[in-house]
Amino acid sequence: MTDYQTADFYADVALVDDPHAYFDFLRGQGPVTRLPHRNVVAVTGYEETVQVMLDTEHFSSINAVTGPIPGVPFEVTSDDITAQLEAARPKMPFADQVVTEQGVRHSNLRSIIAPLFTPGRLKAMETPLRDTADALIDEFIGDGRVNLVQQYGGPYATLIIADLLGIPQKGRRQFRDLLKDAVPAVIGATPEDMMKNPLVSIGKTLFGYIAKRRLVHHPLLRPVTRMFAGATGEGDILTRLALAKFPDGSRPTLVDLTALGAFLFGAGQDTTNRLLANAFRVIATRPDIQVDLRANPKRIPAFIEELLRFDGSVKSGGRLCQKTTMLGGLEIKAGTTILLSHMAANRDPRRFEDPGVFNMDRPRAKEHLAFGRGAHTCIGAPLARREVSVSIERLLARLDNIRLSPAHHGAAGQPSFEYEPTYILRALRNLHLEFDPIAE
Ligand code: HEM
Repeated sequence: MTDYQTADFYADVALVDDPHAYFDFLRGQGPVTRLPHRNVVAVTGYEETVQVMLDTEHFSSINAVTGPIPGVPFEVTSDDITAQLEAARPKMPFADQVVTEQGVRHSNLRSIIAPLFTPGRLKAMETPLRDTADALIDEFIGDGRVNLVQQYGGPYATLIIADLLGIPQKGRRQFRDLLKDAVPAVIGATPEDMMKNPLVSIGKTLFGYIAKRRLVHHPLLRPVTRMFAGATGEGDILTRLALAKFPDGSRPTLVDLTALGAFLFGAGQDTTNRLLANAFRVIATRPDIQVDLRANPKRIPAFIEELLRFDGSVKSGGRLCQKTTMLGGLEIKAGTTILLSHMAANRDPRRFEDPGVFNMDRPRAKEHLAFGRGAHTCIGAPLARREVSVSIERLLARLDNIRLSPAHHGAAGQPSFEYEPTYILRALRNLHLEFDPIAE
């Protein structure tokens, strides 16, 4: 039995399988609790979590991905380290991403990817969302079983982001292979581990696509490239990305664009895949819900909102206190890492009655924090909702009597599940299902 009092959230794999119990324990100490390691304060209360997310003056998202690893690269000697932190940004891993940037730089980066998520663009995604689902189901339906994480959710999320960005068909297989076994923010990770990342390879390929499009649209080359119109992806999504400008008319660098494209794979891949796995963990173990959703597909969106609240795929994120302040009655000194837990906030009984109960008819379930809040709210949330919704719809329409594989998850009364050892995600390692194919 893990001693929650002394456990290290960032190193203790024993906390992985049931983070809810650990967060409930922390919340029992108060909505804001100092942890025994790494100068971290955990926030498990709903209101306090919202407060941190909205307060960009005192809390920086510079460590949103890395949390306290490797920590602030200078000695903290004052109650306001805002300027020092900004100066240290180039030395901090992952501090140059849209989710970790702040102020004008953040809104500039966000403005470049915003056109990918307009209602019109999402509408155009409906056909690929459905066709990709059906094509992947075709690959395993004849077997009567599937490992949903590896054979469906993983490739589905990759292929949809590839579609979103307009990646040429021939590049998609490579992306699918690269992301196959990637797990972000592994527990016990060293700073060096943080730098090894499949997104680097994805970035290199994206760099090539975007650089080529910038080049062929360069004013000096236009007369030549016009002769080859069509061969250069005229008007495609990558071209629009390559030529996009910041709101003030200046142009992002190629590195900015590449990092943004690669980040979409990082942010939208495992989050979506593992949410879908959490969804089917519920569907496979609650026949009443399975029957209800199959008969009433219109209830799938309500199911998804309650799932996001009850067992979303993001477990935690980081913030760094850059100006000493008060939070939940505790003084938080500049330099302190905040363990921000979307998952814990979503089970705060002060906000959600009987939070450990899955209730599709819960009023205001949509107020969960699974997609964050404030400046860094998930820009991909509408797409993620559609990905999961279309997937559930198609899987239920084509697979009957979906159940856990006893060979992998044990007896139905007491199933067991393994989770990836990451501190960021609630990530089922595998979800082995059996089913009866429905003849169409
Ligand atoms: C179920 C799926 C998803 C979940 C649970 C999720 C969750 C989140 C959360 C909690 C944040 C805020 C992080 C913070 O404040 O530190 C975030 C940000 C972000 N997400 Fe998602 N996400 C999902 C899917 C996606 C998808 C499909 C995409 C794009 C293809 C995406 C792109 C982003 C981006 C770009 C940001 C950074 C926004 C910013 O900093 O302005 N996400 N996501």
